[in-house]
Order: sequence, then structure tokens, then C-alpha cells
Amino acid sequence: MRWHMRLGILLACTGAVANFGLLTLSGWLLAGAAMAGLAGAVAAQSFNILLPATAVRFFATTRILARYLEKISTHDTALRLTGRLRSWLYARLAPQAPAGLVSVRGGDILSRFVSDTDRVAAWYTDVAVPCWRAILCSLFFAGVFLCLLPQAAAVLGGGLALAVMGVWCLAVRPVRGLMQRSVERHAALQAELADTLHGLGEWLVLGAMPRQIAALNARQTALTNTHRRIAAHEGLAGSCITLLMFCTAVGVLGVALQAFRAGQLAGPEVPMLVLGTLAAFDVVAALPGACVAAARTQLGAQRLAACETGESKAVATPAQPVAPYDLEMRNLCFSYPQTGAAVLDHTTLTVRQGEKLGITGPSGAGKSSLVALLFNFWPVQEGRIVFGGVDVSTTDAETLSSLISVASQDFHLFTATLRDNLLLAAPQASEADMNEALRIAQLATFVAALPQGLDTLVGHEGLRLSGGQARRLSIAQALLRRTPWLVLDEPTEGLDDATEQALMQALLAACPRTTILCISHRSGVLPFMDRVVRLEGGRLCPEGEKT
Ligand SMILES: Nc1ncnc2c1ncn2[C@@H]1O[C@H](COP(=O)(O)OP(=O)(O)OP(=O)(O)O)[C@@H](O)[C@H]1O
Repeated sequence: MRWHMRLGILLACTGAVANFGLLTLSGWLLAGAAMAGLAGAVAAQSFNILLPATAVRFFATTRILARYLEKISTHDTALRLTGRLRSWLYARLAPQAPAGLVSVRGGDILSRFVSDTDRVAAWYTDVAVPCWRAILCSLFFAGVFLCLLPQAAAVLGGGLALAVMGVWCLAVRPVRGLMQRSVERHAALQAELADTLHGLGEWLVLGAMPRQIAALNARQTALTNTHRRIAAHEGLAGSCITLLMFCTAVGVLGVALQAFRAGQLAGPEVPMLVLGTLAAFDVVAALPGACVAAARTQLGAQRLAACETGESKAVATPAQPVAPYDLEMRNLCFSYPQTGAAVLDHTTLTVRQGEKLGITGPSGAGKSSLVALLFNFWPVQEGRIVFGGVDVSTTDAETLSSLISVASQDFHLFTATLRDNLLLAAPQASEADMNEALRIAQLATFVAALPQGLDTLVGHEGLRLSGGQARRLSIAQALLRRTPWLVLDEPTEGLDDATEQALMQALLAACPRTTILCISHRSGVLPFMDRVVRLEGGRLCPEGEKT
């Protein structure tokens, strides 16, 4: 990566030097040819136009090539940086989910992933390249002037230094505060927009859309105003550079004319120095934009760094549970950090491999929370959860999910086909496997009746399916994974009695050795279980045992 970065800077400097060479040499050539022409036919014939004209063509071609290659090289590097940053961010955010991200808005995470990584990666193209080019080329141009005429070098050096100071005063300091506001407003707008799109149906049904549009418009206007003020500062700094460029060119012209009169300079060298001054200022013209980009990058980097402060549950070497995959929850005490209200109070539960356990209890008793704890999504305040002989806090969600499949209440279907959603759960599944899973989930008849069968699109979040069909598709996903454990959270919610019975019978017949943990309130489901426990007041008690 470092070599890619250096190459980009080298190419940018080559382009600037070629531009400088082209302008200075053209000035010298035109003035020289004019003066030779005025001096008479003999002087005109003896004027060697061939060599400088070839050099002019060389610089023109080099400038085009260097700028073209610079764009390819720097953008390639910036894309590599963006890719690395996004992987880095994902690696930091994923272990924090879901407990560590519960207070962060989805849109804000999206904003960090997309905009902040872009801002930070743009540091290379928008800040590093222009700044290094300005520093290295300014020194080189001043060195060339020094060889030709030290007074001109002093004027050029002074002009360039003043330009940098002007940029500092007009674009760096005032822009910092504005940029902070702009980045915050941009992130808030993006988060609001993502939330609005996500809940578009609710906004429309509740008649709140005009209010929401007005709120989004107000945010957008505030953001545009901030952008306008930043652009005004950048424009002011740019104008200051242009003014300084003309003043410096006039100053260089003055000292060059004096040197010409004193015989220190040849006539064609006077326009050469003036045009060289204009070319030299070309490299500082990009500095106001670079300063604004630097402020933007700094804030993006701060927002990305803030993602690291969240509590990560990443385990270096996750412990591997071993068969039999028995579960023991011992003396568990748990409350959500935000509320503090006890969900589990010294709860104890043992489930043996192959058992079919029903969990029932009032709404909000903590049944789904129990499953979240099994995956170590939340830290428990007291007690232990041992699965397959391993404390779940010493392993990770990936290891656990290879052994436990969950068809949860708040499942998510992707905007893709039925087949894609099934293959997401089990990429190796064959057509026959998928059909079998659909048969058990009581979806085979429905899918067979679809003109495109498994290739039917389910719509945004499965909107083209009924609630019950979508839920059964998530059960089919869980079944396809063929894990030793299956957790079903209200699997038959929204189903008629006949379908419910058919589903439970097919499920038990297909998974005789699988441990099934079924959370349900439904009286038609619980009799299929070996035993049922009731969760109430944070405690589990047997509801009844099948003999
Ligand atoms: N992420 C969360 N942060 C804070 N509190 C939560 C969170 N998730 C659930 N709760 C609270 O924890 C309690 C238990 O919720 P849980 O979803 O586990 O209940 P449940 O028994 O599965 O309910 P239901 O039968 O309605 O699905 C509830 O009071 C709920 O408000």
C-alpha cells in the first residue's frame, strides 16, 4: 500500500513539473522566436527552434500521461483504502452486536460504513497527494528560480509562503467548526432517511408522511447551508491564491526586467520566469480544497475510532462445544443494561441432547431473552450457561450458530427469491433438500402453485408473502441447516389449526434426534413436546411432563 501511495505522489509531482516545464519553455521559445524575428533574417535563421520545440512536445506528452496515470493510481489506492477500512470497521462492529449496538441507529452505522470510510479513504487523493505535491514541487520550482535569478526565487518563495498562510487563515481554522456541524448533520440526515425508508408503510398508514418529509427537508436545508458556508470559505481562499499569484507574477516580472536591464538575464528568460510563476502557483491552488478535505477526514476518522470504544465480545480462540450437546443454565440472573429490570432471577434449566422442550409463559416474561442468552448476545449478571460442555462466554456466535438453528419471531427475509433466501441459510443445499424443508414447513403446495416456483421474488423483507408463509420460510431455513439443536420461537403463530398440526407432526417426524426448544403460547403446539416449562416472574417451573 505504501508503494502505491508513493507512486501516486510521484506521478502527481511529475505532472506538475511537466506543466512547469511546458509553460516556462513555451514562454522562452515564443519570446526567443519573436526576438530572433525582430533581429533580422540572419538571426531568425540561426535561431534553433527544433530542440526547444521537441522539449515542449516532450513536456506536453509527459503532462498528459502523468496526469492520466496519476488518476488511475491514486483512485486505485483510494479504493483499496476504502475496502480495508470497511473490513476493519466490520471486524470491530460485528463482535459488538447486538448488545453493543442497541443504542446506535441502523442509519448511523450505515453512514459510518459508507460516508465515513469514504471520507477517510479520500484523505489520500484529496489531502496527501495535493499537499505533498505542493511541498515538493514548490521547493523544486523555487530551486529552479534560484539557479536562474535569486531575486525571482525570493519573490516566488514569498508569494507561495503567503499563499499557504492565507489558506491556513481563510480555509483551515474557520472550516473546522463548520465541518463538524456538516458531518453531524449529514449522519443525522442519513440515519433519519434510512429509518423513514425502513418504516415507510407505517409512516403512510399513520398519515405522518408530510410531517416526516418536512422534517427531512429542514435537515437537508440546514446541511446545504453549512455546505454553502464551507464552499464560501474555500472559494475565498482560492481567490486569495489567485490574487497572490498575479501579485507574485508582477513582482517576478519587475525583478526579471531589472535583471534584464543589468544584463543578468536574456530577453526570452523574462517571460519564462513569469509563466513559471503562474505554473508554480498551480500546485498551491488545490490547497484550499485539501484543507477542507483534511477537516472532513479528521471527523470521519473520529467517528470510525468511536466504533472501537464499544464493548467487544470477540474471543481470540473460541472454545468448541462437544457432543452430546446438553444445555445447562445455572442460577441465571439477567436484566437488560438499559432498563435494569430483572428478566431472569436465579433461573436454572437443563436440556439434554434430543429432548423436545416447550417453553411457555406470559408475554414479556423473557422467553426470547433466554434464547439471546444462549448465543451469549448479552452478558449475564450472575450464573453460567454451559452448552456441549463449554461456557458460552468462552465461545462465539459463529460456533454456536453452527450447532443451533433459530427460527426467531423477528426473522429477516432478504429482497431476493425464495431459493436465494433458503440458500443463504444452507449454501450447499440441493433442490431436493429445499423441497423437503418446504414440505415439512407446509409450504410445498404454495411454492408448487407459483409460476416461478422457488425463483419467485419474496419482495422487500418478504412483503409478497403472508405473515404465516414468511414465518414458515424461516422455519425451512432453520431446517435446512441440519444442526443438532433447533430453536423455534412461536413457530405456528398466525397458522390455522390444521396447518399447525401438520407442521408439528412433520417436524417431529423429520427431526427425531434433534433437540427442539419450542417457545409457544399455543395449546396445539405444546402437547408435541416431551416436557413443558413455564417462565414467569424470572423463574422457570415445570408446566407438566409427558410420560
Ligand atoms: N433489547 C432490549 N432492551 C431492553 N429490554 C428488552 C430488550 N428486549 C426485550 N426487552 C424486555 O425484556 C423483557 C422480556 O422480553 P422478551 O422478548 O424476552 O419476552 P418474551 O417472553 O419473549 O415475550 P413475547 O412472548 O411477547 O415474545 C420485556 O420486558 C422486554 O420489554
